[in-house]
Amino acid sequence: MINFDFSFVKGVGWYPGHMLKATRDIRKQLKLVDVVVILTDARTPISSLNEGLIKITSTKPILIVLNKADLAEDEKTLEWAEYLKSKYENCDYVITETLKRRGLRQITDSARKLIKEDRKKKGATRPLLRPIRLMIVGVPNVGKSSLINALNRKKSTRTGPRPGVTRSQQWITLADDMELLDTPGIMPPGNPLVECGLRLGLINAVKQDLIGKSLLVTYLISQLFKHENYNHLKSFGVKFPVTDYDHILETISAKMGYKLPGNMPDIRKTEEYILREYTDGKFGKMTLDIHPDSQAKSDVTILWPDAKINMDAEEDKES
Ligand SMILES: Nc1nc2c(ncn2[C@@H]2O[C@H](COP(=O)(O)OP(=O)(O)OP(=O)(O)O)[C@@H](O)[C@H]2O)c(=O)[nH]1
Repeated sequence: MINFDFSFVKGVGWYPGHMLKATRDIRKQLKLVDVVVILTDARTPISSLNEGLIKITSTKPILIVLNKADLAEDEKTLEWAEYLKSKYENCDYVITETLKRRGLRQITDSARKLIKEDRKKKGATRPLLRPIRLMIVGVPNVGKSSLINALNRKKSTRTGPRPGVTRSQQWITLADDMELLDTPGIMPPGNPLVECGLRLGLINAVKQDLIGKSLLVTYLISQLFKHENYNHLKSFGVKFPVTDYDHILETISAKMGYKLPGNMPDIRKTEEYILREYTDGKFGKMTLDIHPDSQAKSDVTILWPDAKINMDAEEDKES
């Protein structure tokens, strides 16, 4: 078997200037909203959660949406959802497959329920006479705009398979009694633990070129091996057991006809193709984050060792 080692990888964080501005805008808009809807990718429920956003919005009820559940293992998604619900106060979850329009109704139902409970807790006696307001937040590419488009049949929000498509906040009126605020994807500042960063690269939350596509393909293949998920590789003619990593890429390149002059395999094109296949779900359902019960608690919670310091520093500057 191949031995995979990623300990040499350094600095996989991504926090461009517009994310700092977007974080400040979220703080400013917070007083206008009733529920914060935090999207995460069901394949990486904790790695793509951005707990810093939960922290800065913690005065509001939180609805965690585990989206892209079509790409994750169902049982693990449910376990993660229950874990996250128990971790935060005033919190509920919904599991969605936005492109298949699954789970959408539960979002509006759960949001209304959270608002009702929150108002009751705060002693509100009169009914809310304005539309309820939901703020949609999350790291890039988890499907915020797709979700809004799915909820809003007018389809006015731009989407794309690259991170960072949404650059500014926008309010969208859904029905008479509901308004949504779309926000740009925001990463925690600083650098995550290496595996967390690689997972974020694989799900396209971090620009893949920043991490390196070769590295991401190696990480993907290490995960396929770990999950004994061999079917798609076998469909290209990869022979198991594999002892040579190059055999995998060369076999796929030959199958796809990706050649350089001199009949050499075009590895770069092959790697890009493998990442596209992953994005398109061709490797099947695979949850990348390890369930919290099967690892040390610190490994789950401290994915961004220096993010807390940075978030606090930002708060200090603003106060
Ligand atoms: N398989 C799958 N793909 C999805 C799902 N929801 C969204 N996508 C895809 O994920 C990609 C990113 O979706 P967006 O809606 O642009 O994500 P975003 O969070 O708004 O991205 P930013 O603008 O970068 O913050 C698009 O290619 C969508 O088609 C889903 O439930 N399942």
